[in-house]
Amino acid sequence: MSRLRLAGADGLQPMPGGLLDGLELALQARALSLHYAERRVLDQISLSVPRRRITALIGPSGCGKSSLLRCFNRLNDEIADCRMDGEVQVLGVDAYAADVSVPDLRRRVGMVFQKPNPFPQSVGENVAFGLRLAGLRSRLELDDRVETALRAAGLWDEVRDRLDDSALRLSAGQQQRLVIARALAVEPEVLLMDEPASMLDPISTLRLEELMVALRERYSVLLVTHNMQQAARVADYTAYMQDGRVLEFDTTDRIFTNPRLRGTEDYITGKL
Ligand SMILES: Nc1ncnc2c1ncn2[C@@H]1O[C@H](COP(=O)(O)OP(=O)(O)OP(=O)(O)O)[C@@H](O)[C@H]1O
Repeated sequence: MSRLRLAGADGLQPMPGGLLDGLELALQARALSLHYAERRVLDQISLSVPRRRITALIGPSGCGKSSLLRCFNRLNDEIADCRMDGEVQVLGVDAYAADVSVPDLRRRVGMVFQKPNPFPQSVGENVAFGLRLAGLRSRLELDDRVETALRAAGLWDEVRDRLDDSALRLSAGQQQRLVIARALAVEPEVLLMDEPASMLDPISTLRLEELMVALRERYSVLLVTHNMQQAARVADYTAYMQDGRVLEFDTTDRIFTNPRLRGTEDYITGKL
């Protein structure tokens, strides 16, 4: 097959047949298109994200990665003039069905953004926030859940004596792990991560990558990253997007050693 051909032009599917056979799926998009007012930014996307794996979403700036991520926890609902067509499933359920509770969906599908966004509260209160919102009142249980989440985020040892300090006094890397602890505290099943390490120094980035790999045992992660080394280091699968379409999806190893499409190769080698 010619490497110069683009998916769609010759009926080439983004995903090789059988690639995810036998794996449960965390997220699925089918014929997903998204418009901001009249402008189409996602075009008939098909994507399957397996459970308990890390899937990286890569592609040139503006190709629609964040917009796609936001379809999975309905964050695009908050944007005026944003229209979605097609189907989105989260853990096998239509995320846009009339009877879906959006707050519950967002609890199950946690999100971590590029810029660490702790609340201007104490470290402990940041992690307890979602639990309080869910109605948990017992001090003992709250403390226990806060500690569990901070341990899972690899932050407990650094903040166990600073739980009452302002979260804003933590370093950027610590703040990002705190935000992850806040997401983990409400026991999500999926984590959407939108360039979570792009504002961190190399050591904090490494720690965050180690954390992602550790989280993979329990959570399904969809990670947007511009850092090709990061995708290669942590992701099991990688999807390449361009111009609002997923052009190629494969194991990360295959994408980085022998991509099927010229566009993918040009992007990962920095030619695009
Ligand atoms: N709220 C919005 N209203 C209108 N247009 C938007 C909005 N958010 C994103 N866009 C546009 O949609 C397109 C896709 O943006 P998106 O942020 O999803 O891309 P991206 O691949 O995540 O980009 P980057 O890698 O630079 O973060 C861009 O042209 C962007 O300008």
